[in-house]
Amino acid sequence: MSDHAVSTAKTALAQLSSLDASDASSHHEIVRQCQSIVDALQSPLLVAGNLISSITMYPSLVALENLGVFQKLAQGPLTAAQIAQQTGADHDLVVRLMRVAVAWGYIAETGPESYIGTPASNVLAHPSFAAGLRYCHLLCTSTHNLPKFLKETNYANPSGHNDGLFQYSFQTKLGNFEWNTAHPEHERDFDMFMTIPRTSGAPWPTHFNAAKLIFEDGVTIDNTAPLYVDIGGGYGQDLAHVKKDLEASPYTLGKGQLVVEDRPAVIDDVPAEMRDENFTYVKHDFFNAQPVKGARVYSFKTVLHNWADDQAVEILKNTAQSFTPGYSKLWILERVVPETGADKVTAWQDMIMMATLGALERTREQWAQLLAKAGLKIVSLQTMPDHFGLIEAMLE
Ligand SMILES: C[S@@+](CC[C@H](N)C(=O)[O-])C[C@H]1O[C@@H](n2cnc3c(N)ncnc32)[C@H](O)[C@@H]1O
Repeated sequence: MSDHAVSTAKTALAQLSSLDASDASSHHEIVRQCQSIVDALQSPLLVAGNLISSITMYPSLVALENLGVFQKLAQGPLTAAQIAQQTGADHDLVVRLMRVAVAWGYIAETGPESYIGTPASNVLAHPSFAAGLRYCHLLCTSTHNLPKFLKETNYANPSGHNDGLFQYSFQTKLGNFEWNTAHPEHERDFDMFMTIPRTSGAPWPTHFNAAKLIFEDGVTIDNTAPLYVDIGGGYGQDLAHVKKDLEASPYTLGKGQLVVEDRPAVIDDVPAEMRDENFTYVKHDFFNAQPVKGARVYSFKTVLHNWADDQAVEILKNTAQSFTPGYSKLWILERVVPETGADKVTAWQDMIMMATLGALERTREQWAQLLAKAGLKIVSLQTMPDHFGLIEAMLE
């Protein structure tokens, strides 16, 4: 091991020992430092080699998901023979696929050809995550073509929804969302995938103290008027968190004050167990004027990162038209890309936005510039340790 590797690991260890492990907000940094110690101690050849061996990891896990292996392991330990017998897959094939899952730490071995689930495989077993695994595997068609597409387009930064890598890869003229609508099984997988909490730690309304932000400044709220509109809100997964937070506050929610808006294909498909009789479900295309006027909060969670600037500005302007000046707020719940040290999830999401939608994750400066183009200004910005942020904006 080189002197440089040892000194890098020692520096990271020293930084690690100065962090307070009992403080939840240090968690992210502790994991980051531990990872940098492992990286420093591994041979560069192994680090580089991991890149090549990773190409078989994802497809092998998808094949195991298709066989229902993670769900089966969530019920208890299994041998390769039992998996083969229960799934109809060839025994030796099962052993080879499981070897990959074990090597990457998704499944554990208790002995030769004997396996138990892990906390990570239990997550993979969850129907929403399994849907995400399948949907993202589909998107690999686009990411696979990335080098070829960038070369053919002279390394221009992809931007725009309708003539990009997704259309090139799937031989379609449809944008990704329209393509989903035309393929109901993928639409359902995508919408289910979105119901996974994609932030670490407490749900974001609790972390950002949503109720306090809504009622701050002693503002008077009419509980017969719309309070919170979640635009592109999917099945209402985030509105459910907001509702829980509001119910814990002294405020008494009026009927119809919580609104979830999305495309018809999504609203029509809201699963019965997620439907909330207190929510108002609105089929709305955000390229048209916002139909709900004068709400306190208009929220976009992981929506604007789906759109390049020109389209995002159009969406914002359509929304801001319905604001009551000095009262209505815009909430953007998205990653705020840091100037340095962006984590893997942020970098991954940015490239997926590029490959699927010709869109991007944005830095604080990029968010400020985007909002200014729509006549809005940032009034507060908080982030979680994983860079997930709440940007509050109001009319200039
Ligand atoms: C990345 S998902 C985010 C869903 C949800 N906000 C969340 O964070 O879980 C983007 C959402 O935008 C919706 N969407 C896309 N195009 C839309 C449009 N033109 N009008 C309204 N909603 C749209 C999608 O259907 C999808 O639910």
